[in-house]
Amino acid sequence: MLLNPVISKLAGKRVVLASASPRRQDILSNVGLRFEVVPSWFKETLDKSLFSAPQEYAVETAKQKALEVARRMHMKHLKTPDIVIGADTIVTLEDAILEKPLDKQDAYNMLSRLSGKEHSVFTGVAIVHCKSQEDNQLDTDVIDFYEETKVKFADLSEDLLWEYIDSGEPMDKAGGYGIQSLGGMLVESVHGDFLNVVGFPLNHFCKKLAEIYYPPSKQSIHRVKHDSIPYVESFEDLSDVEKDCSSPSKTYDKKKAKSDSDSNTCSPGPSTKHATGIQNGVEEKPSGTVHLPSKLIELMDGFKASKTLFAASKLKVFDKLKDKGALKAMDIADKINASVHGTERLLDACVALGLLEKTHQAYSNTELAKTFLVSDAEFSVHDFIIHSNDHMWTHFTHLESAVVEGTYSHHKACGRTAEHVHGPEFKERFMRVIHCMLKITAQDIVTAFDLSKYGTACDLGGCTGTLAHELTWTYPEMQVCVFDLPEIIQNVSKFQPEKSDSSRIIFTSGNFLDDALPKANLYILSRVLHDLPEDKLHHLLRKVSEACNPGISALLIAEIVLDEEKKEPRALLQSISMSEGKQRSGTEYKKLLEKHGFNSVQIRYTGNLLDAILAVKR
Ligand SMILES: O=c1[nH]cc([C@@H]2O[C@H](COP(=O)(O)OP(=O)(O)OP(=O)(O)O)[C@@H](O)[C@H]2O)c(=O)[nH]1
Repeated sequence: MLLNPVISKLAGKRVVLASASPRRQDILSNVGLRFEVVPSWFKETLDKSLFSAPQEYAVETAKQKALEVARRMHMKHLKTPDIVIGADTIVTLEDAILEKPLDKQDAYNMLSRLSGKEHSVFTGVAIVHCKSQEDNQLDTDVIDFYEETKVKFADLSEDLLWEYIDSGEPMDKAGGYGIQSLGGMLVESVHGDFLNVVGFPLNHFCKKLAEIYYPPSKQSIHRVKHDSIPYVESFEDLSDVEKDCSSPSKTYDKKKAKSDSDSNTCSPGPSTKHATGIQNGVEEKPSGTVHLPSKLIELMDGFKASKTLFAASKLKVFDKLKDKGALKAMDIADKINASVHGTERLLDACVALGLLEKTHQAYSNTELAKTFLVSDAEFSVHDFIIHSNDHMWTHFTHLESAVVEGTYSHHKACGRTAEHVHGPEFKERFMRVIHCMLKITAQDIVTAFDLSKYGTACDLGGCTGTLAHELTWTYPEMQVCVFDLPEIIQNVSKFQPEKSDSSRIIFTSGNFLDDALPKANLYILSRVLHDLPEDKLHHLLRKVSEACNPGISALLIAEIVLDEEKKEPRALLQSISMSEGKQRSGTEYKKLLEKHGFNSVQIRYTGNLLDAILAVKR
């Protein structure tokens, strides 16, 4: 894609979108940006009277949203992102700032004020570059800007207004309308960037990226067209510029960015992207040919990227590069016993995916590979990847027949018998996968709530004790019992961390479905409930509930919690290959737990592999 170079500058960086807005997520993923979504907890309550112009309020809110996420992620070790993007959209009419309506009446007040008039939509955006310093302080560079689009509403009749409000669409949208959906029917004209109204000024964002990553130099200045996103020719030349300025913090001129932001005016001239025909995500070119949306291309190609990662992991490419500096393809091919030609292709694909770096024809691990892909790294997900390659991959290749026949794809894939599932090889692999998954998520789970008042905990199905270790590190008074099947408990020794005081952890053999539960104030069920069929699920929750004393004990659950609309792809893709159990939304977990007497249920979305639920009997 012509514009891809500027977005691809972010490949290999940990980019976080600090926004819960599904529209912002769509706009950015549609152009191929890879990012994590960590919604900001910043409350949009800045005092508007302190700002001399409404756009300054939007920019400051965007900045605070992004900084809150950067700081929160930094606090949780390992998770400092490279870049956090925050945004805030407001509507202004005369001197008033309109945000999301509080209720239907508020939506009515907003829309009736907008009827028949032109208003402005401002989106403030903050791009925060983060760096963890040696003393573990967080260093941030903020680049912010805003975009203005003018929107004129048709005269709206009362009936139309109420019909629209009753559709429910206005409630989560600035100014009470969604121009991309039903709200488009209220709009007579748009002057400026259409996507800015939807929630994210993509064009201006790309220009900012180009300024950051391709600052004009003597060689390139004549080729960069400043009033548009740089042409692809300019990027070819710019790889030279990059050598002088590999880190964005070196190239970013804070003062210049500030003055740009201050002097920013609305986008030049009336451009009506609305009229260029973006329909159902398919942009019609003037010639009438249709552009295949990048989201679809990504979906069609996604398996190739996964399989590239799997093959490189399976062939231990990242291990061979560990502590070696950069190696040529020929040397790596030799180390992994593979053809030079095939190895070179694999390595180049890994570079494109941000897993490896290539300089002067030699390859080395990126930070991401060093931290997560080298098999003996502290936070390695190598075993998880191998499991995905050797097993999940097979499940998914049987997906269509499993769907047609209504069977479970993993039974279908392996023709599994009980011995197979319970055999030693399966158990050992299962333990490695759970161990590596929990190493990454344990800290987020045990700190999602303040658990310091619980003196004793029992992790039911606690496997290798990863959560138990995190609990004892975090809560110095806590004693933890890890309760699991005998064949698991007898294998846990090889998974214990070297430098750990395990005197407060005991491993106890038992079956949580059949045996009496050890006594504890805090019971933990991590990745258990989603896997159980209904009868066993209720049986287990009944037992835990009976073991919990009202006001004293609690149940901590670690699971993927589906969003209420059940649209979050990661969780849905997980459930599609599942066994008899199912993934649940927050409301479904609440109902389930309330049925078993837990009348206070709190949910924390961690932004990590698993979310946390704390259920208490009052
Ligand atoms: O035509 C449209 N106008 C606006 C929107 C959506 O409105 C919201 C604006 O709210 P805000 O900027 O505060 O963002 P949030 O949704 O609260 O998410 P954050 O987590 O980023 O605070 C935004 O979602 C726009 O997309 C629209 O859809 N159409």
